[in-house]
Amino acid sequence: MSAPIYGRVALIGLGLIASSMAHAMRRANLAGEITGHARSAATRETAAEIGLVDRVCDTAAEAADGADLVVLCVPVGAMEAVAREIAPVLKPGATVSDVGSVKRAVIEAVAPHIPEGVHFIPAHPLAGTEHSGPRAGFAELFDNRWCLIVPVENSDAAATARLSALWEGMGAHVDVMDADHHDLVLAVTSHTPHLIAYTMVGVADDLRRVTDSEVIKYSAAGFRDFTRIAASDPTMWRDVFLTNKEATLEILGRFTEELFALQRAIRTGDGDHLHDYFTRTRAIRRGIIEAGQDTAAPDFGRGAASARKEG
Ligand SMILES: NC(=O)c1ccc[n+]([C@@H]2O[C@H](COP(=O)([O-])OP(=O)(O)OC[C@H]3O[C@@H](n4cnc5c(N)ncnc54)[C@H](O)[C@@H]3O)[C@@H](O)[C@H]2O)c1
Ligand SMILES: O=C(O)C(=O)C[C@]1(C(=O)O)C=C[C@@H](O)C=C1
Repeated sequence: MSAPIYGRVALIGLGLIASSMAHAMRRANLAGEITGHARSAATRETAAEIGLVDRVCDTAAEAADGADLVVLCVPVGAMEAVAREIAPVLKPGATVSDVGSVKRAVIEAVAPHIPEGVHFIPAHPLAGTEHSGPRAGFAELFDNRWCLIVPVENSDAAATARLSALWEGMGAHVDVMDADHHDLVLAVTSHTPHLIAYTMVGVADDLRRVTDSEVIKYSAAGFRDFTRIAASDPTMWRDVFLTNKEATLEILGRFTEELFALQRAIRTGDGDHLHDYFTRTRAIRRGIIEAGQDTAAPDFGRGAASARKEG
């Protein structure tokens, strides 16, 4: 087995993404030592109990002290507080990265706290499940999924290459993207779809009172997919929408226009409009499959039995 890419890696926040990183790093011997911290004592206890990392620390600063790589794996809204706390202990030459689902807001929140001589290289693995907490992670989460690296101004090429090598070692394909472009793309492919799923499940829940639970009992596959997405962590998604406001509102505006057009077609019996629209969208799905980009996540049931929400 090859030598670790980093001597010591600190994971701040010990939820789905951090725990998957810990498993994936151990699978390929990518870190000499892994330290970890989570805000809640219960999460720290669970992490220690299952041996998730080599050392569970009571504070983020303790975990980050002396680390070669510190990865912020907390909800987007908590990034700034963590960056402020760890700043004084960061060692010169170390890299700070994150896994947040929004990039511009994280850069604005974290970059001002990064001391001179420390590299800040934001990243975002495009992989997840609806489960949270330290028991939810699994080593294969990032296999064949994208990890987007979002370099900031004057990013150090060697430090960026090293972080890319870590993500590749964890099974991901790495691409580089500008922060604003990232936030717009993710508003289309991830953030707005989540909002739609949350809304559809909310509508069904309202209707349940009318239909006496039949909506849940007879829910077809499409709706079940919505319920899986809508079971995702409320804190994480609250922060995503509050910090990727502009792009999400832009995409929601376009979505609403299209929805109204389809609504009118249904009301006026315009079958051609419906048929043409569905033909176009089917071609997009087929294009994704033909391009070999249907990277459906691995077995989502894997963490289901033990996963639980952690604070
Ligand atoms: N879940 C996904 O599908 C997914 C995918 C890619 C990226 N992300 C991003 O990864 C990050 C973590 O998401 P997750 O799914 O692992 O969440 P999670 O809820 O499973 O874990 C979050 C962890 O952060 C800890 N935490 C919260 N506030 C903290 C603070 N102030 N200090 C220290 N610890 C704190 C919690 O105790 C918990 O252990 C988020 O920024 C999210 O946007 C999530
Ligand atoms: O599959 C899921 O459960 C996810 O929601 C994962 C997903 C996505 O939308 O694809 C969610 C948020 C991320 O930041 C990255 C990945």
